[in-house]
Amino acid sequence: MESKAIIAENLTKFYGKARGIDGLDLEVAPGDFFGFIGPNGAGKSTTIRTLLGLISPTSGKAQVLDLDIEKNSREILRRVGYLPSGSSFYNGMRVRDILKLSADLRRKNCDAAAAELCERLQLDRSRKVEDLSFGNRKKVGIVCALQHDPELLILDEPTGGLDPLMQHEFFSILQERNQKGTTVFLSSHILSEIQRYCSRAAVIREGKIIACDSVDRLAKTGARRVTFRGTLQPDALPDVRDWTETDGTVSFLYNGETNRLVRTLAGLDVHELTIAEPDLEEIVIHFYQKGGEQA
Ligand SMILES: Nc1ncnc2c1ncn2[C@@H]1O[C@H](COP(=O)(O)OP(=O)(O)OP(=O)(O)O)[C@@H](O)[C@H]1O
Repeated sequence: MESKAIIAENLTKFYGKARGIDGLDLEVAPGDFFGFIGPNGAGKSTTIRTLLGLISPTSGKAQVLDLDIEKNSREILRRVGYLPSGSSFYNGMRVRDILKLSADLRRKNCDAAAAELCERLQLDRSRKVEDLSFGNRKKVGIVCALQHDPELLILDEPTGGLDPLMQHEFFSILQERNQKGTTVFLSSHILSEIQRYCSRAAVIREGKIIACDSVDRLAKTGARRVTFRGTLQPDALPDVRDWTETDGTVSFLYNGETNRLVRTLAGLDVHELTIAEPDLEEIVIHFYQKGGEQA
């Protein structure tokens, strides 16, 4: 069987009666820069924690780096770089001690990589962790995940708390790693960053994967965002979503026949017309989140 960085089949985790994930199928190939998109509570962290063996699945199976998640959790954790969505560290420790502890757990000397990452992310290693801001604590987690140069990075909402400059530097580091062969799997609800950096993505909703494809194909839909100055009744056209009308500007997502749109607009007094491809954010919100069907 072809090797996969991550493969999950019918993976299910219930917390008592509460759904975490429910029958989740997922495949991530080695070398992918993979985005995992979903709204709050969709099951992103549950998926990640189950894949790493930190919590046990209720049913289903999965392998990470060809290792069984239930039998080989320790080996998986040793080989993966994991950034949890919220990190907590022992108070009283300085950043350099935390980084050293994390490296020692993997029996690796990561001093040079840690120094370079801290320099690029502007993280002062002499500071005590409890004195750091939320964003700087996030950077400590990032360096812990990256310093041992793992073959697979699993990053749970990595950019929360980072300012735009730091986000840019962080993604530059990930891109460099990915070009050298590291597989990157990152969860996010910020669609623009997934669209910008990831080559493939899966959309999770209510514990299930509802779409998984290349980002280009996910973002392709027949729908167009139509915007113009003028007036139009919302029911004048079929297949219209996300209708807004403010200050004489009408805007909607149209997924119907082009001829019908043109004929309808031709009968109106229309100014400043634009017909554009919606971005991934609009597509996920309007075509995946509601019914789960793609346009
Ligand atoms: N320890 C727990 N006990 C009970 N229910 C839980 C527990 N952890 C998560 N859940 C539930 O499982 C579902 C999925 O949560 P999860 O944290 O995996 O979502 P998420 O996609 O990571 O969300 P977010 O973007 O808000 O972090 C939610 O309904 C959540 O309430």
